[in-house]
Amino acid sequence: MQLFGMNQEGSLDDSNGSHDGIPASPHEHVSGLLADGIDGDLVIHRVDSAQVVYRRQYPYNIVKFIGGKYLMGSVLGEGSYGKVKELLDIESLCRRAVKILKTRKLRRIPNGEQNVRREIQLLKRLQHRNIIQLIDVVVNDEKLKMYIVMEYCACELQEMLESVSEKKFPIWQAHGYFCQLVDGLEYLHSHGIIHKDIKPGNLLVTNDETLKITDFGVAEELNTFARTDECHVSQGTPTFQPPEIANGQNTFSGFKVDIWSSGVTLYNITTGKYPFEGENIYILFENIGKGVYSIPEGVSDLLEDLLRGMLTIESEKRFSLQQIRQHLWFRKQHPRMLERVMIPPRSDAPSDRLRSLTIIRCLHAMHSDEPSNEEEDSEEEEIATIVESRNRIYHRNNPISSEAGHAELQAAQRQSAEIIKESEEHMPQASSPIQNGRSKKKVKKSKFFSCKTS
Ligand SMILES: Nc1ncnc2c1ncn2[C@@H]1O[C@H](COP(=O)(O)OP(=O)(O)OP(=O)(O)O)[C@@H](O)[C@H]1O
Repeated sequence: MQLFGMNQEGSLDDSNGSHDGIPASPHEHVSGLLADGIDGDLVIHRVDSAQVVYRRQYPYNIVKFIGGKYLMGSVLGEGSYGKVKELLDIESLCRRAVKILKTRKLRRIPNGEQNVRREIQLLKRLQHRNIIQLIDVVVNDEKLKMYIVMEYCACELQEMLESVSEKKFPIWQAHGYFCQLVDGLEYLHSHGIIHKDIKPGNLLVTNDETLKITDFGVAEELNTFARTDECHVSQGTPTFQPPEIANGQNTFSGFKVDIWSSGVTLYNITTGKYPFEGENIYILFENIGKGVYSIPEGVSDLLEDLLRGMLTIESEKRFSLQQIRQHLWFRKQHPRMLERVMIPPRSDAPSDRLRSLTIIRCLHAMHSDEPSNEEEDSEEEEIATIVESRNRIYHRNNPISSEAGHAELQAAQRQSAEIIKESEEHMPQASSPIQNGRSKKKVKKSKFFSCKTS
């Protein structure tokens, strides 16, 4: 069968033999009036169907939905398990974040699937203002992807620390975060959950300065009938690990692991330093194991006392959460002497000081003639794609169309217009989910199932 060299987005390849491995094809002269009304002598390049190379054409305006009601925005960050992107819940108009996990990638990470499963199970049960809230889990069986929808946070504490030269917060600000960390930990421990990886990188803040403990990938839930908080495994971040783990003890108190790493976190956010360091993990663990550290100059006596209580080498003598709560530094009202460390703008949008909704950019791209600036993730296939610009690309690349091509073009134009009209109708109405009016023809459908947590 002979074809025009038309690519996946509907554009005709310039098949003079110079592009994308399409070999030179025989030319055929055709005279007469063509479908697009261009008259004259024409050359049609014929390409064998086996030789057609499909490729994506960018930029084009795309809008992605997951689970039928979440509109996907830009990438917020990336962890070892996958990307985290911004979402807009079309029904509630709430801003969300989604962790995108690929089953195949998870299988390559030691304990990857197991950790994710445990994290979801744990998060489902938890509801506290200082613990990240799981909103929804969407699974796409066809694409072997899982979408973990969470409440949206503006920034990680780690990112805020890195945005200032001293790498620390003013005491009053650090105190505010620390008190919230203790509240969150108390809730977790009361539910028999050990986080095991407390550190500034796993503490998120919302725009209203609420701290959220996140990343339960290595957390452990104690057996309901367990009489102690004894644990055997720890996979947390080395710098924040206590001496009992650094020294390779087989069993240790889970609660006290979280107290120690919260102590290292408090040390870090108030001084900009770490109590233990090492050129490699062996030296680091040797230093932690010895438990010898110094308190930097400028730290108040009260704070030093609290830090020493939390960083006590013997876990039995280490402060408990109750002791921390009763400590004078914890209970003190710290004067606001220094300026707050603000949430910095994102590195990919330095002029956007308020970290505004990235979905606006997608919506703008969707409704305007401008091609989207959003770089398409080649690995991340779209769930629903609106190929508005397909028509423009088609026009640009197809000065000559066959009748079939012309019909396809008209269909694509009708389709785009309908989808855009429909989106406009449904978008502002929280009660009218966009998927209700969506026809199967218009949006590439995927097999989803979604399990709500609430
Ligand atoms: N709920 C959220 N709201 C906003 N941004 C988030 C949210 N969760 C994660 N992020 C961003 O996404 C990034 C990646 O998060 P993720 O939890 O996947 O990995 P991580 O904790 O940084 O690393 P790892 O998974 O390797 O321990 C974070 O650094 C953070 O900036």
